[in-house]
Amino acid sequence: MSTSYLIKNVSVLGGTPTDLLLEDGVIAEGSSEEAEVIDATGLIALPGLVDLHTHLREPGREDAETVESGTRAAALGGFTAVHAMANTEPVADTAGVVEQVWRLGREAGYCDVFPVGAVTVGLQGAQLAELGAMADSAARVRVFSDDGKCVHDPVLMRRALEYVKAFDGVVAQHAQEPRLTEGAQMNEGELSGRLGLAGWPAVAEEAIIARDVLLAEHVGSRLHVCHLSTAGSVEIVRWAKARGVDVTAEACPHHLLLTDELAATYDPIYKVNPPLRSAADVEAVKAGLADGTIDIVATDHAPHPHEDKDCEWAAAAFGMLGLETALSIVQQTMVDTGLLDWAGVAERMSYAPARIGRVSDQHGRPLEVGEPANVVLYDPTATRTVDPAESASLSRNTPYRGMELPGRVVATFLRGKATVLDGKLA
Ligand SMILES: NC(=O)N[C@@H](CC(=O)O)C(=O)O
Ligand SMILES: [Zn+2]
Ligand SMILES: [Zn+2]
Repeated sequence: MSTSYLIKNVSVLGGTPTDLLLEDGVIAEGSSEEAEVIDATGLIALPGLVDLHTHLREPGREDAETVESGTRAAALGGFTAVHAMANTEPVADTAGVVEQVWRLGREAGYCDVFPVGAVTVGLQGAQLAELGAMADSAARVRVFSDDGKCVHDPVLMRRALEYVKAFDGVVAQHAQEPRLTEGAQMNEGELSGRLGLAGWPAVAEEAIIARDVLLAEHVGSRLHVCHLSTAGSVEIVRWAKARGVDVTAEACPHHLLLTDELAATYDPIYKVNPPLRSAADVEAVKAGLADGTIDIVATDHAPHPHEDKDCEWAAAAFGMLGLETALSIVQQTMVDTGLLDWAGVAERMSYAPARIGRVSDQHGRPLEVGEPANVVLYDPTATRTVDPAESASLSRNTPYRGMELPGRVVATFLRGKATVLDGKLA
């Protein structure tokens, strides 16, 4: 028989303290003699977090991350489900590869892994991948993305949007106009000129989002915008939603906190796609996340081994770790600032990503009797100093190293089984 847990005096979504019994994989009624008691006084219970945008790197770059190491990091960050991006080697563009990733997730057992399928064969942007075969596979793919690359060809984008309607899928676009970002290294602005780094202009993101919301409207399909990073992008999504377009958008923790000023260090730890933007963009993204224009927070956890990061800026890879720090950054930027309450965090980091990824039969459920026991216990009063060496990831590229962050994930439960206890892997 599996262990059951009686979580005492826990504040569900920041509300009045109560007890939660986790038994047989679900949230159960009443109390139990056999249950292991956890004193959760001062702790908040949130539904297990769901990440719609994670890079697990397996197959192909197991030096950077594996499904096992990445899902360990996810569990430590409070996640019970992650969507694994398709830019692996080989690319996740067939039923075979997505089933492999899905199976590796099941075997590791730290959190559910839902593979994202590539939109185009090999992420080459030339030919649609076998979207239907991936949707019908054991992995039941519903999210399709060429993330890392933009689906640039409007005809292919239109076809993908039309195709995924058959199985209620969504196309998650990495919005980057390739010609406007050739050789781009950082946010285009006064600073990029001063630093002598090629600029990545806001319009390169905004032009694709504007095109895609119009395409989604035209074909009556569902569009998701990955890692939105500019004030203009927030305005376009706000406009599209007001028009009734079926569009959702995500923001990453680093775009809620860090600005392009950090590029002045020339430390590639701050090199990411889309780039860190201006302070005004950060404020607009936070406001958009607060008012619901931006639906979710997604980590874009992008592990890279040190040889791809410990080099000069222009040669370094784009991307930063995110799974183990996401909830702390959201607390610091959104909760401690009064922009969101804990119910708002649950919506943006669990309920809404589960709905967008079409996994809300199992994830992103309210913490009520009878629901799957996917739960995270979080101490918002704790603080910790980020030490990359302590990460469960195989990579070390966190931009928060040495920073003191609020909050600590104390425990994570996946279907009632502890994956994290006392802040450590169970
Ligand atoms: N975000 C990044 O800077 N890098 C991602 C790709 C991506 O999300 O576009 C990666 O795969 O490393
Ligand atoms: Zn991307
Ligand atoms: Zn990504």
